[in-house]
Amino acid sequence: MSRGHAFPSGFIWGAATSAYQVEGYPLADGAGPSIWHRFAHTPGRVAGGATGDLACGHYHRFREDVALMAELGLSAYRFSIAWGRVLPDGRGRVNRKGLDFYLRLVDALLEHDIQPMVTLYHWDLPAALQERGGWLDPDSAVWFADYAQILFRALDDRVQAWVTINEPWVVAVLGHLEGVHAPGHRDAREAVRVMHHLLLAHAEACATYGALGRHQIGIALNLEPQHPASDSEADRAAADRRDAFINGWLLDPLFHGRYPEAMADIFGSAWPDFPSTEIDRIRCPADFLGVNYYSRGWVRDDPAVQPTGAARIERPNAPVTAMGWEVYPRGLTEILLRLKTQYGNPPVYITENGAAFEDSAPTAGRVEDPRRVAYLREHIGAAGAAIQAGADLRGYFVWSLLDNFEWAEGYAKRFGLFRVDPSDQSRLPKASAECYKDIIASHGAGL
Ligand SMILES: N=[N+]=NCCCCNC(=O)[C@@H]1[C@H]2[C@H](O)[C@@H](O)[C@H](O)[C@@H](CO)[C@@H]12
Repeated sequence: MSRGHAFPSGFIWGAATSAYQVEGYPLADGAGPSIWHRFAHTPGRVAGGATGDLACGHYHRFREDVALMAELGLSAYRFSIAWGRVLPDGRGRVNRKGLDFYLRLVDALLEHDIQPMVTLYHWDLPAALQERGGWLDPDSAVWFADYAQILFRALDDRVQAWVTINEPWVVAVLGHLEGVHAPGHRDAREAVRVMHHLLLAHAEACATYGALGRHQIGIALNLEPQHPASDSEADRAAADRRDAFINGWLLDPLFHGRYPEAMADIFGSAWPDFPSTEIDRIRCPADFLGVNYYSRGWVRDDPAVQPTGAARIERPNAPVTAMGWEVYPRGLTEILLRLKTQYGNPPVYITENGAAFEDSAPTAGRVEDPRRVAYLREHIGAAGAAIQAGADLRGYFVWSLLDNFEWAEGYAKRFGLFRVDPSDQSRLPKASAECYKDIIASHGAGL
């Protein structure tokens, strides 16, 4: 654990959300439907039949939420733009009312001295583009770069940091291999090509930004150390395969201009011989890396688990969150120092870190959430330890500001610093909000 003031002056303290998870009213003011609107409205896809139709009502309550952020003392707020609000058909005609919502949100943030960090894509592809093949279509990189350019031109005078794509791994694997996220496909050949096209889309957006942008651009990856459940050669090899599958599949093309050799072993005939010119393009000069950290993998060899032959299992007696993910703060330090030693110590923001727990019912206008308080303190301390060991960490964003739509889990899993009452979308601070406010005020001293 770090001690004292590990956090440099200028360190960014933020919180994060995404459009489909918090905004609600996904079709308001001329917006076009996304694949998540379609997926959530497909019976059986989301727990309890939940949808993002209301979510947290942030689309109408954003000024109230910006005031909550200012009360916490946030220096930044990470949010995503719903592509379909700006381009209802995904391409072509701009929906001015959709764009205006984000202009108003950014201006409200700046009025409170809160820096916007804007994610261009957080999983809600316009349904019209899915009908053209979605991320499987090689033109998807161009669709994305054209969309990004519209936002760069409209907002780059006020937005200091852009994230191109949030967690390409989840889009490719949960959306196209395991089928538990939109668009619900289960095809290894698709998944590997979707990942490649997402990385090409990131590169095209970075190239577009390089020609006209004045600030920073990066990508946000879910990174997770993989540890063998025993010291057997089989479990060690399984952890290595899962490490390539979760971490190397992204980090190696982005920073080393090559895919891990293990990918061809993992995917076999589904893995194509990607053109080297395209992989060279993926190794683009982004300004920072966003790291979404939640847990580590505890891995056992298991040939029945496709495609890696590696099972992520629960470690006996380990503390876990409501998502079943092990609470393992040291994994954050490990990931940050691995980026230092193996990937050139790039500027890093922790673009997401947080936990869902079964919060107690509100009492006297507040929710007591001691486990989330402990989780945040331990993980911010782990981030401080990485800084003291030389990691170039620039900021930390809690996932999430608000309890929100947790994808296929619906609203049952609550990650917020503020509880959102499902009956009226009212916000209520949790003890973790007060804790984070104190951490920000003391600049992380003592963690
Ligand atoms: N095998 N395996 N590993 C699981 C890897 C999936 C990790 N999930 C995430 O990182 C998502 C990220 C997302 O940005 C946000 O929109 C989600 O609300 C949070 C909470 O779920 C996290």
